[in-house]
Formats: sequence, C-alpha cells, structure tokens
Amino acid sequence: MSNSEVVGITGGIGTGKSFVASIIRSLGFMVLDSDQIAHRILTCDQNAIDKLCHFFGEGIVKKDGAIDRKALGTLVFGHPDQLEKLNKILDPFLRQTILAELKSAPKPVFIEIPLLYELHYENYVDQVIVVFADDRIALDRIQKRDHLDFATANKKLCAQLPIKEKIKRTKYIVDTTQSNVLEQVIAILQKIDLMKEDKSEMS
Ligand SMILES: CC(C)(COP(=O)(O)OP(=O)(O)OC[C@H]1O[C@@H](n2cnc3c(N)ncnc32)[C@H](O)[C@@H]1O)[C@@H](O)C(=O)NCCC(=O)NCCS
Ligand SMILES: Nc1ncnc2c1ncn2[C@@H]1O[C@H](COP(=O)(O)OP(=O)(O)OP(=O)(O)O)[C@@H](O)[C@H]1O
Repeated sequence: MSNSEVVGITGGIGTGKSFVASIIRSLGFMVLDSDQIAHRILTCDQNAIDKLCHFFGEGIVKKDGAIDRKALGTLVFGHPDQLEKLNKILDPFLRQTILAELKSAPKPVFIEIPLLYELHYENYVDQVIVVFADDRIALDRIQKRDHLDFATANKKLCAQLPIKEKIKRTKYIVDTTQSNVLEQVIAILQKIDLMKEDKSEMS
C-alpha cells in the first residue's frame, strides 16, 4: 500500500492552492475541494443553514434559502469570536462530508483544504503539500481576483495561521511566486511516490 493515499494541499488564502490543484488534476489525479464542499453545505444542508441562521440571524439567508456567503463573510472576517463560532457550527458538517468523500474516493486522492492545520485535519492525510506565496503577493492576488480592497483582503488573510507557520510543518512546499510551479509539483509527486522519475519529461 502507498504511503501517499491521501494528500492534503493547503496554504494561505491567495497562495495559489487552486492553481496547484488544477496542475495536479491535469496530471491525472483526483483532487477534492473543501471550499466547494463547504459551499454545498451552505446551499443545501438545511440543518446547517438553520443552525447558522439561529446564531447569525435571518440576514445571512438569501431568498432562495441558501446562505449569503458575502453577508456571512462580512460578519466573521475581522471578528475572531464570530469566526470561531462559524467554525464551531460548521465543523461537524464539514468533517463528516470531507471524511466520507475521502473514504469513498479512489486512491490516491488529493484534497485542497485551506484550514488543514487550523482545523486539525493532519491525522486524516498521509502527506501535506503547502502552497506558498508571501503575504504581499497573496494579498495582491486576492484583491485582484475578488475585487476586494486591501483591508477586506487583509482581514481574510489574518483569519488563518500565518503562512510562515504552515511551511514549517511540512517537507513539501510549492512556491507559486516562482515560474517553475509545474516542475516543483512533479518533483514532490516523485518524492511521495506518486510519479515515476521519467514522467518529469512531461513538462
Ligand atoms: C465565510 C464564508 C461564508 C465566506 O465565503 P466566500 O465565498 O466569501 O469565501 P470562500 O468560501 O470562497 O473562501 C475563500 C477563502 O477564504 C478562506 N476561508 C474560508 N473560511 C475560512 C475560515 N473559517 N477561516 C479562515 N479562512 C477561511 C479560505 O482560504 C478560502 O479558500 C465561507 O468561506 C465559509 O463558509 N467558511 C467556513 C467554512 C470553511 O471553513 N471553509 C474552508 C474549508 S476548510
Ligand atoms: N503562480 C501564479 N502566478 C500568477 N498568478 C497566480 C499564480 N497562482 C495563482 N495565481 C492567481 O492568484 C489568484 C489566487 O490563486 P488561487 O485561486 O489558486 O489561490 P487559492 O490559494 O486557491 O486562494 P483561496 O484561498 O482564496 O481559495 C488567482 O487569481 C490566480 O489566477
């Protein structure tokens, strides 16, 4: 059995996790996306929606009954107590769905999960890849991608464990400020025995 059956992809907001995930998909691997799983819960899981609504008020629910993510984001980012409450409410829903999807997925499987360390998912994965970009570049990217002002982007960035702490916790780091991201990804996949050396010819 491989020691890389489940691989976590994490990193700070805007560091390029989705970009790295798309490269890994293009190399033929399955990558689950925890943000997408969270969005599905906020759209379809009435039990979770009711619990959030009870705590944060009707203002976070759209006409179609789904959670208004922008409204909820405004309430929690920059407000650590509220963010902690959101995490506490959603944690059982997220964890149950993520673990079920990991269990049923063909192996090897990757999962993009921004809060891997913050929510303690280390024990569910065999390897962790941390995607790195320094804060200045990450902030610049998310301001551009999501049309945010600096203060709003910075509140999101500050809601997570600093990227410098994340890179201390793994051997496998992809630096997306460099131009050779594909090569870095391939080198890691080779080190964790998911690609043979000769596949590096693909780049
Ligand atoms: C707060 C919400 C409604 C904001 O939605 P929005 O569409 O604006 O952002 P989106 O979900 O696309 O997240 C963008 C990024 O924000 C960061 N982020 C999301 N949730 C959190 C959180 N609880 N704490 C810190 N950072 C977070 C992540 O880096 C994520 O990639 C939404 O992010 C949410 O429900 N978060 C809680 C669920 C969660 O923990 N998701 C992360 C999966 S591990
Ligand atoms: N290597 C790169 N060079 C230039 N731009 C990049 C690079 N990687 C990602 N980007 C851009 O930066 C933005 C953020 O990247 P991406 O969505 O992959 O980050 P993320 O870590 O998944 O963010 P989030 O935590 O918000 O989900 C995107 O607009 C993306 O196109």
